[in-house]
Amino acid sequence: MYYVKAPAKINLTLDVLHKRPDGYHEVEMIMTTVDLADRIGLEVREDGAIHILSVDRFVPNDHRNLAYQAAKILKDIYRVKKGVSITIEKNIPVAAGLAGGSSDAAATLKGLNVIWELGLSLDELAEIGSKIGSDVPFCVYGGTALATGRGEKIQELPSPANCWIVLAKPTLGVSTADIYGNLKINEIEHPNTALMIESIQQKDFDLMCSSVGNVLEDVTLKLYPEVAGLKDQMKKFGADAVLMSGSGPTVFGIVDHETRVQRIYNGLRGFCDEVYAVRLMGDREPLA
Ligand SMILES: C[C@@](CO)(OP(=O)(O)O)[C@H](O)COP(=O)(O)OP(=O)(O)OC[C@H]1O[C@@H](n2ccc(N)nc2=O)[C@H](O)[C@@H]1O
Ligand SMILES: Nc1ncnc2c1ncn2[C@@H]1O[C@H](COP(=O)(O)OP(=O)(O)O)[C@@H](O)[C@H]1O
Repeated sequence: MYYVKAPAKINLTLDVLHKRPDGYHEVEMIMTTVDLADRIGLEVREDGAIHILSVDRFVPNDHRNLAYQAAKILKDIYRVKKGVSITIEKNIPVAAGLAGGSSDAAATLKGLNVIWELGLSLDELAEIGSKIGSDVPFCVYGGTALATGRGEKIQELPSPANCWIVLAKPTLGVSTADIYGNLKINEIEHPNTALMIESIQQKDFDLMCSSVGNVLEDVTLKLYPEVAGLKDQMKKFGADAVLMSGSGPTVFGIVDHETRVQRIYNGLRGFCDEVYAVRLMGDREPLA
């Protein structure tokens, strides 16, 4: 069995510039990886079939699974005769704004590149990943990056200042399409992406905390007031910065000292079943 980690991502900034003719939105967002990951196991099948095994009841085991789609697209493009059994050990909350499915797809692309001996570069894998979903190219590279276009254009950034991230996911799933669809473009208050980039380049923790912003919050917090409540709780328990990740509903707190992380984690456990205290990772993993 060949294993590949599929880390979750958070959005330190998420800005929407305008709606595109293809129905997607032009975005400018800074994403970074955290130390919470699914684990993908891959085993070559001689019968040419693609099989998915995931024990999470919210994750489909068929062609709807993004890891399945990653295997299928590689098989079709490179006329691969072999198949693969894909085991997904799910640790990232589903439909959470953490790109769990996108990361599984990216990990599958990278793992199949090895076991099917395709010899593709990261850039080639990211290009293929963009056909699966807008967040997949970022997940192929990992680390920290500025994503533009519909999210598939990636510019690598250094890793931010070391810190802890407390993630809290309310028990609800959010449809990314619905959130983007309800966005009022002309009422957007744009975050300062350039300042966030500067804070990352200088590893300036305080500037990073004061530069967070996600324009999709306005939509998700109105549709799901419990997400707004979770933001307030995270602030009350003392996080240095609080933001919703992606289209939500996960809320994350940025914390500089491990001592405070435990207090915030324990406090939130009183309100929320899915709470995680993880390190911000922020560096790219070497291509296997
Ligand atoms: C919102 C973000 C922020 O990182 O992440 P999540 O919250 O999903 O983790 C991403 O933009 C989500 O990327 P991803 O989840 O891959 O989206 P896709 O599958 O490509 O698109 C799902 C739907 O979201 C909308 N969509 C997505 C990306 C984009 N730039 N504009 C859009 O309008 C479209 O309606 C699209 O049909
Ligand atoms: N491998 C996968 N892991 C998680 N969700 C998946 C996967 N494949 C397909 N999905 C579907 O994608 C949807 C959300 O995917 P996910 O990436 O977890 O959300 P988000 O993009 O908000 O982080 C869910 O409805 C789920 O059914």
